[in-house]
Amino acid sequence: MSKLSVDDLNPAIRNVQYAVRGELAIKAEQYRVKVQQNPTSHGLPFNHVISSNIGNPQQKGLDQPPLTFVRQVAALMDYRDLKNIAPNAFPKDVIARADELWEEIGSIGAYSHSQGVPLIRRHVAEFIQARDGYPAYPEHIFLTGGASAGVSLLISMLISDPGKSGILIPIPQYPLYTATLAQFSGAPIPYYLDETNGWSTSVNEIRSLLEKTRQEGKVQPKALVIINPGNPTGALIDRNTQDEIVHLCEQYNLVLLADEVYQTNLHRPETHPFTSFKKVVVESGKDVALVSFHSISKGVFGECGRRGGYFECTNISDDIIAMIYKMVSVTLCPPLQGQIGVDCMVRPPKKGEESYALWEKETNAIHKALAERIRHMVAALNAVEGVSCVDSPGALYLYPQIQLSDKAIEAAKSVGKAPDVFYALALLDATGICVVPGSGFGQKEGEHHYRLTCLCPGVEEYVGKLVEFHEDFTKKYPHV
Ligand SMILES: Cc1ncc(COP(=O)(O)O)c(C=O)c1O
Repeated sequence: MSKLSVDDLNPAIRNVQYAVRGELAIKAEQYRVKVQQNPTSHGLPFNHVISSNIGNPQQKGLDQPPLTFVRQVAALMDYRDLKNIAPNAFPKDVIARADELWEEIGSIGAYSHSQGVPLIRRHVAEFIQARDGYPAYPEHIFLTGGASAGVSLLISMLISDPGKSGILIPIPQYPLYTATLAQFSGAPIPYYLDETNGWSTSVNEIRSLLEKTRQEGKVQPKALVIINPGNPTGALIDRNTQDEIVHLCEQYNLVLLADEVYQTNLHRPETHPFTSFKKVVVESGKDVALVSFHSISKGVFGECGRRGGYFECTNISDDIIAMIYKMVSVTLCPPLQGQIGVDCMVRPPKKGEESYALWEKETNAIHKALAERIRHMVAALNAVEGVSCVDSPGALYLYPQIQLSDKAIEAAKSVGKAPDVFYALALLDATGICVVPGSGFGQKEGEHHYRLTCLCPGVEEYVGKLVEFHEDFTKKYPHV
């Protein structure tokens, strides 16, 4: 063994935490292997592990199928000869799409432009323009290997003074943000979302924090992160609040980082539509610097293993765009299949095209299943004493709050665990259901939550187990 030790590494790496793939996920994986290797003699009180911990729609055991159109285009791009070998296997519009992309890209085994294939960026700009009603420019768009790559790059670039450059992040938040800030020694400035008001964003709270930070003079706020629709809350920010957020960013000279990867995961679009921050910034007429992130990982796409996404820069100067370009060129280019996935996302089949009917059927079925599951889960969880769950109009998650007794908290302490981790581990041990404890996303002192996804099939049985477990746990550790 070499003498290389953890102490020899960049100390910032030791501070990085990412609960979504943490202790619970590792234990769940061990259980999965145990059941698989000993199907009749595993000795566990369940026969399968339910992965409710991660927004990974096509994960084995979950039931979101890939969209046929995407896979057909991808297949033709991967293996060009298929077009001749199996000419009847592909609809005409798929062949035309693959031909067009091939004409521009050639073999997907080659590096592309570091900012992403120009034609695909043009299609992204057209998609944004059609969505918002305002122009978008391919030069301001960067294709990425998933939204995470873009978020990480932008955060790393904004930390001009390690330890002192501050970024406002929502709590609860998707831990990419705390992890990236830890990695690049940025200072998180957490603002709390209001659970009593549907996990809403309070601009007054953010303003007070900014004033406090200013008075203390230790940290300089540089950017504000908004996750809309929210992870883990599933909340959607209303238009009025969006306007106020943009105003605040102008007032305090903050870069707005808008994580909009769940923009098409809307469970009640009639009452809770999505409005992009790009649209809000343009309509405000304010010169607020905005970077908006989108991805093929979520929505009806769920192609998260393909690693595709993009970010759009608005009101960002050309010299900064040039710096971003320099940085993305260091890693050469985003994965080509991810870029092709982005093209399919921003240019789905149109009415009248051969693939349209199947596309519509597949996407409607996914939206319907997610909305129905959310409805069922919220109702079942809210019927349990000691559990309250905000109904979520967007994204892929619920974030119920659980009341834990002093006895449960003491029992957790006695084994050196946070109470919500203790609860989630007990849930996994008893039922095989893997959730993520709230401490991985952040919560107010003394509160306990967990996040679960709405991606698991067999929702009645699964939520029934959650409810039964909570009741048993409360009997074991009663409130006095
Ligand atoms: C809010 C949010 N942003 C970004 C990501 C990462 O997305 P990607 O797979 O595109 O990197 C996720 C993944 O769960 C997420 O929930």
